[in-house]
Amino acid sequence: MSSGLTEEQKRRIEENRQKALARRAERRAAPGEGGRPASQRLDPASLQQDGRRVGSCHQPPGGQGQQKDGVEKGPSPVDAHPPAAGLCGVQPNNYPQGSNQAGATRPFPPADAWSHPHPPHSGAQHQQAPQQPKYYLASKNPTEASCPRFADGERTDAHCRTEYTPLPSDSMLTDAGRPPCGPCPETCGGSSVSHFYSTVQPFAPLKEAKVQKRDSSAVHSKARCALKGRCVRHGEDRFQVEVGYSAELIAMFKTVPSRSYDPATKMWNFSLEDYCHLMKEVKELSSVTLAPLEGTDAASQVPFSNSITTSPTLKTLLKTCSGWQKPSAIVKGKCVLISRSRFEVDIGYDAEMIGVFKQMGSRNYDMKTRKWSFLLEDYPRLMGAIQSLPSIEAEPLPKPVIQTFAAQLGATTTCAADIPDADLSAVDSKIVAGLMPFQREGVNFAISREGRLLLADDMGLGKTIQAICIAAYYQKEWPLLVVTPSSVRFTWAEAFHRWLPSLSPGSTNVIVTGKDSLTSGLINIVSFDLLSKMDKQLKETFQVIIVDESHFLKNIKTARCRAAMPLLKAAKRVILLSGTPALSRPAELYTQIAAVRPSFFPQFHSFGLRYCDAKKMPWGWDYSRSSNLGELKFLLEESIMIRRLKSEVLSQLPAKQRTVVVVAPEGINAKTKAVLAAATKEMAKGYKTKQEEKEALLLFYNRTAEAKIRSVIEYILDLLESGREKFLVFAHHKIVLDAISEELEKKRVGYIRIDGSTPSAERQSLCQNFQVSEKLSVAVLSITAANMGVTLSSADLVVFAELFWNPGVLIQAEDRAHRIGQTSSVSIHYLVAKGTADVFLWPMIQEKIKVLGAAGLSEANFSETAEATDYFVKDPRQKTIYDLFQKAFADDGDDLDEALRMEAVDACQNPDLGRAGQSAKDSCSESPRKKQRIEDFFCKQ
Ligand SMILES: Nc1ncnc2c1ncn2[C@@H]1O[C@H](COP(=O)(O)OP(=O)(O)OP(=O)(O)O)[C@@H](O)[C@H]1O
Repeated sequence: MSSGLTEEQKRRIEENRQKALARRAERRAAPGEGGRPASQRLDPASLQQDGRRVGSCHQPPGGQGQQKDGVEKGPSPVDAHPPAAGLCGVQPNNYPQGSNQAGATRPFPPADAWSHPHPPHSGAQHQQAPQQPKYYLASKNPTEASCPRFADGERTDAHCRTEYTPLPSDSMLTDAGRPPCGPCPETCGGSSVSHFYSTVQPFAPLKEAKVQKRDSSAVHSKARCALKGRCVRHGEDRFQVEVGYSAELIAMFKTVPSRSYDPATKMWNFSLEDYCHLMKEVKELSSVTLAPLEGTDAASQVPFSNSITTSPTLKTLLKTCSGWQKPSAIVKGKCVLISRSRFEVDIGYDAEMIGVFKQMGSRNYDMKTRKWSFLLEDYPRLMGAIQSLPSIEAEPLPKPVIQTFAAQLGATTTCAADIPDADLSAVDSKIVAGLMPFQREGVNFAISREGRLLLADDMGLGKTIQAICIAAYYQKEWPLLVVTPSSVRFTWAEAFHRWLPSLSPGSTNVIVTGKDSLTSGLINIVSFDLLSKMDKQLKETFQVIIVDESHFLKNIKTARCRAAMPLLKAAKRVILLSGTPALSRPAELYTQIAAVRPSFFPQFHSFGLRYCDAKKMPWGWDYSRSSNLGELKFLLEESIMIRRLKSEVLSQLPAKQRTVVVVAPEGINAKTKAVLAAATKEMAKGYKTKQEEKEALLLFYNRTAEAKIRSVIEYILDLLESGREKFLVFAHHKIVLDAISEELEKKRVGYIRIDGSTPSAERQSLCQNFQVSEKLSVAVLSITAANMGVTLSSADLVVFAELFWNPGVLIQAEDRAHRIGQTSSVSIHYLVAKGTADVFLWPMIQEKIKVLGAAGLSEANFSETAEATDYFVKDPRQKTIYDLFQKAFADDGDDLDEALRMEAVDACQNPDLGRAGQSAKDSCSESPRKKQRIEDFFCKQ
């Protein structure tokens, strides 16, 4: 017996009990009454003045409340509660008598426990006197303290069920062979309650309540029995039903997961989440009408997710995320999001729980996976019901999922589906007009997420232009910080000026040493590694930050990540760019999620448990696996991430996209710089003969190759770290090809190499291997020896580590990837270094490609960014050299021969003549005319 009653309550209970006993005695004495089941007697006189009915009412089956002597006793406060609130009922008859196991308990009885004289086994049984042994609750009554409560205040009655003793045979059966009517828990005096339970029907209450409804309607005419009541608000998120007694109403109440009975006021109250459902049920009852809550109308019929008044609050929903573990649980499982609108309950079998599932309108059972799924709008109701099943433990959806899908869960009225078009009128029109449709959608998404997002488009889809546009939308909050791999710092600076022409020339500050100021520009561009060396300046905060290749931050233990995270968390706008968000390795995604939404998973461990299949090992936790990946993807896509694959937007992409990558000048050492500067100066003076000119240019070209090696390798390694799985690298000089090969070997990256020394017979098998093998990531190719006759379409990225003055050769080389079999748009990156021969070659190449394009001979023009390199010819001295290059090579009738000759020169200049010399000779094998020329050339040397 609960000890929490006041004296007044006890007194009233006793008073009611006495009244009930008296009325019962009267009825028994009255002729013609005794044989009718109490459930069929509705005596208006038994209604109290306040409208509540006292006295006869449906009796819980089994003669609950009977003492051994067969005399009803007054209702205990516990009895007056709905059983789930701590009532100690009997166990179902298929459990051993007195069993205390959790699985044998029920959080609340089926409706019939109160309203129907039979246990709700089957329709047939309803017509018969119960065959099962009947139990009643013996003297041991649990105290409040002995009954642990769920978060919602209900007690886990597993602890409350104690000793049960069979009822004295038939002592309490009515003449109809049914147990006699017992006390109404609301108003009547009565004895402590014991219940019959269905052995199977878990959430049978609703169904049974309907059986009850039909029975009732057969007996009562609506006009005679209609009981009027109303719903009133009860606290922040509950409502109370003020109504007199109706057995069928009580039966239905007991099917509502959030029900609570207040013995003091003798009223039932419920969560607003259940309001619609309850009103719907009431509408079906013939004998009761309820006035709706103030502020609603028949709105009660509207599902709660569409109704403001009845929506579950986000707070209520979030409550389900904590305190869900049940020590008594036997069947354990979890809820998992399986689409934007549905969730699945991944759990073992329990009949009662299946009954609950079957009450959900949106239920769906997947025969293959043997899992049940539901619409998110059913989540609150389902979780409420599951929470009241003590033997079932279902891990709820995580908080971030609840927060993100609040609209679908019915906790907000805002529609999350459509992303509005952002107002970009304040942004440079050049960039706005230049956005492809899917890029515009990316910008809209970013702005709808208030500038905090992970832009995870496939590689080459133009994340740069989108990021610049998003950042420009927040230009008032600049200075801007851009964190990038060091090899593309200057490319970023170029892109800003190209796309935002309104920027003044000095607005970009590319940081090249740890001593540079991090904040001196309007746009500050820094590499990951330099950022981590600028600890003192890291106290500066930026409101807007772009992080290119943000997966570089995947490891929280690295210096770069430790340096960047506080800045990102403090910033107002965080634009992360990654073409390879490690969705299959969730642990690697954590830092990026935390950077964009620190509140989602404040602790890595909870993220690890849910998405990394975290396992405790002898040495600590292992987070290297993955779990619930689908949910993670839906969560990220709904909240912070936008990702489009190339295949999805292919129709908007050109067949080829050429990009110029300005490689870092500090990659060139001081000595080489000086040599190059001297050569430039010398060439600007001019030469007497064409031959002299060409030789000087070739030497310059050769020095350029040496100068670029370091930056080229850095760029290739960055590409690999960014997740590029397959690409081609073209170079001309042997030293460059060798340096790349050595680095790939050092890093154990699978590659093939085709240069002039590769026998023709071997080329084919090398190409075939590259096409099919996932282990071969890079094809290292000589511009002159591998620009034709090979197919390498399994790659969709071509990198030119060096330039070549004949654009026809370059286009042919590009087409190793861009050919039949290619299903994607091909990205082509030209690496260009300032202060080298590139400065002269590049404008020339660009111009020629434009001409080819105009003539329909080249499928693609250079992108806007590529054109941004016009500045290369601003120096009049440079112009002279540029003209020199044009004169020397552009007018040459046979550029390829020239290239071969240069390769031979290259071979001669290197002590290891083997490859290059061989290269030239091999090339000759394809053309007798060329062979002759090269042999002539070698002979001349
Ligand atoms: N709207 C556009 N108009 C013109 N050129 C564009 C546009 N969008 C992208 N490009 C060009 O496409 C090329 C690829 O763009 P970008 O380098 O931004 O791709 P990305 O998504 O960052 O690729 P990665 O992940 O490989 O770095 C660049 O040359 C860029 O200038």
